[in-house]
Amino acid sequence: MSVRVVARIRPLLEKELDKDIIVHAASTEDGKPSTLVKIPSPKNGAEEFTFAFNSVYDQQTSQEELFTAEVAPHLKSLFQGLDITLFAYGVTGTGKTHTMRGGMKLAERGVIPRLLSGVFRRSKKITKDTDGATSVSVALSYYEIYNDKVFDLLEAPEKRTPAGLPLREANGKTHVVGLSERPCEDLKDFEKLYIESNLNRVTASTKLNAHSSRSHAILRVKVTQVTEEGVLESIASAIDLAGSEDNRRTDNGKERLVESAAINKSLFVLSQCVDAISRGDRRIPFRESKMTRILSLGQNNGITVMILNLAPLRSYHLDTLSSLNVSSRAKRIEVREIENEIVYKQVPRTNSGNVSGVARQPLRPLVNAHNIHAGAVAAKEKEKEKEKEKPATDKPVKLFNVYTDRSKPVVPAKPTIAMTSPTGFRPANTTVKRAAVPVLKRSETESGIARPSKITRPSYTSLPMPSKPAQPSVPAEPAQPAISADLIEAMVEKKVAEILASREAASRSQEALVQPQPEISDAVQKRLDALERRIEDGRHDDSKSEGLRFLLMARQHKERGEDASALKMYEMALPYFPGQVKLLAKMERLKLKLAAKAQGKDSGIDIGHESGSSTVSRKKKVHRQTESEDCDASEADDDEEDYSRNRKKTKKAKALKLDLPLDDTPLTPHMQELLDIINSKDLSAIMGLQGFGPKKARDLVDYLAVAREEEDGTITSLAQLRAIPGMGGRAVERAYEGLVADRA
Ligand SMILES: Nc1ncnc2c1ncn2[C@@H]1O[C@H](COP(=O)(O)OP(=O)(O)OP(=O)(O)O)[C@@H](O)[C@H]1O
Repeated sequence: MSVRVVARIRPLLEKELDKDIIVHAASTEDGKPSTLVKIPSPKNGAEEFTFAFNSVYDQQTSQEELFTAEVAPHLKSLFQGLDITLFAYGVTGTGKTHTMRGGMKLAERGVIPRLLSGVFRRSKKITKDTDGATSVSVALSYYEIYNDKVFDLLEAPEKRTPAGLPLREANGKTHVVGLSERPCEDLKDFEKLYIESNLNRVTASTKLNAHSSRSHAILRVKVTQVTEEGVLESIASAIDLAGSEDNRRTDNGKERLVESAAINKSLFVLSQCVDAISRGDRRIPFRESKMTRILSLGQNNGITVMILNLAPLRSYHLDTLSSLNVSSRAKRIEVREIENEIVYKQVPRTNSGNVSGVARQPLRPLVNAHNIHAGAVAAKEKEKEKEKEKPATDKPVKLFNVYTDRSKPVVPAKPTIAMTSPTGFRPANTTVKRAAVPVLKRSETESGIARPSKITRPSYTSLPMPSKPAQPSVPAEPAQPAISADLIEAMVEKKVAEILASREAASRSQEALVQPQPEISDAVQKRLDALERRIEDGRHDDSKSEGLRFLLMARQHKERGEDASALKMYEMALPYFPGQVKLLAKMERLKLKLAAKAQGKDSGIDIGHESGSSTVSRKKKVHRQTESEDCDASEADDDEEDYSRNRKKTKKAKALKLDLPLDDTPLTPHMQELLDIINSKDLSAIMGLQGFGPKKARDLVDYLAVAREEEDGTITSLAQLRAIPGMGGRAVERAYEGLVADRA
């Protein structure tokens, strides 16, 4: 199914009543609903352009009419397991926020509050219709992309780190690492949360809109349905994009101009993505902005509705034409209508029954348990506590989080048991393509061999809790599905205390800090980056990846400045990497930092590797150290795919090991090819070179554009290439070796 694109023309605002209207809704035939937008040519007023959409809503269209026609029909699909993406697109001041959020009065409520109202109403109905056999829970995440950085809107702005939250690709989706998620019991709960978090969003007054959104805001509504048989999760995303603006018309000051440049750039990338997809290009520039990476138009599954907001005024003429052009091409984008899979609950499994010997991981509580409103979930917790007291045989112990909506080869469709079950989620629907091979998946899972990592993959929302952190090789015991936030805290405290006690001697030992153990240390950071992908591929060693999860969590906490929790996570990772020097050093630094904090000092502490150095030099040293750590953390944002690809090439090239002559004239065909790739300034091509990650590639392209502007950014020899900052050392040789190895 293609992206559904509808246009909405806003009415004139009070101050615009005397202005000229040039945008009109029209229909193909009298009496039929409008599907056309008509606008005069800017060059010749007598000539008219017509753009066709799935629907067009004129100035009189109410909020309710729009919701009823465009969003309400998809609620059913959401509960059938399809993800839904709704986004408002248009020039600044055309009514995107009005459409998505709307006003406070009931009639003025926009798509988002109505969507939530519909979700809660449907949840209640399902629970009622199934006599409580199906329970539905709703959880929200809300974040903004401001100046191409991602910030959690559910967290107070003071908690923001300047770099924002990193993104990571896993399972064909882009995830925001460290994003919080809050359970939402009812509409009141939602409204409170939504109103509060909208105050965290960056808006400002511009000449074109008194309350202009300076960021793209993304609300993610996760609907989880639980029955006796399994769990079905689906997500509705509602996106209020910031509006493009012509800065010749805005009189924006410096700060607004910077924002505007970021907004316009991301929207420009979006339009390039739309163009590339509609042209059928192989390379879609999704990765050139965070917004397009997250939106992943045409790569996402489910249902996508794009609402094009238009102002009818002549003053918006060129901007309106440009957004009409982009949107009408977006209609051609195909979205795979694939349901998320049901996550089956399993029959309780004993260790002896686990023939494959693969250690199952326990169900984990939410990572953001600290974010959960105690009041809102107290009742639920009580209920869960009661359930825990039931005999183990009453309830399957584990849920297998194996849902995926990745496109897969569709085998001759055979509905799964649960899909046709009376308490199940959805009868077979012939119009919807099934996610592939559910039957096979089930049998794989039952064999205990298939992709165990997916079961408890953190998805950035789950707190890893090893049942036996001190003995990582022992298969984890089945976890109880309900653990209260207090209980988690208590367990964490207990385990940390245990681990701290057992590790005290080692962590204090300076010897341990200086004795190199290279076989693990350098791999940890990169493995951390690669973890998500490898978990999906099922290539990891269970106990190690468990430890890596803790490291990942630790780093997320550390990035947020939550040193105490970061230390806890490192402590929990330690049993998986016994004696790991780098890890021990990190823990030691954190401990010292925390101790200094507790004594009211600042964080300028030496970790004490070297004795006898002056305080000043020690502080400098620590500063450098912190910088290098920050650098590590920022690299987490790099695409793991690039990493693994480069790593593969490194292996290949190592075997090859070529001596690239310093004097590179005349150029060999391979040398020329290398320069051609560099000179193409095509990020994806450059990233294909060995040793070139996204950052390095981008830096190179930027350098060529600026520093070698006069030569048209062209490099003609390897010597010139070597002279570019960042290309020294072995960089050029490695790229060359990789290229030769590839062509060999
Ligand atoms: N359908 C509508 N009915 C009544 N008023 C509307 C409608 N659409 C927009 N408005 C009004 O137009 C003004 C601009 O709308 P809004 O702030 O939603 O624009 P926007 O596209 O989100 O702008 P920006 O991109 O700058 O955030 C607001 O005062 C809003 O109330």
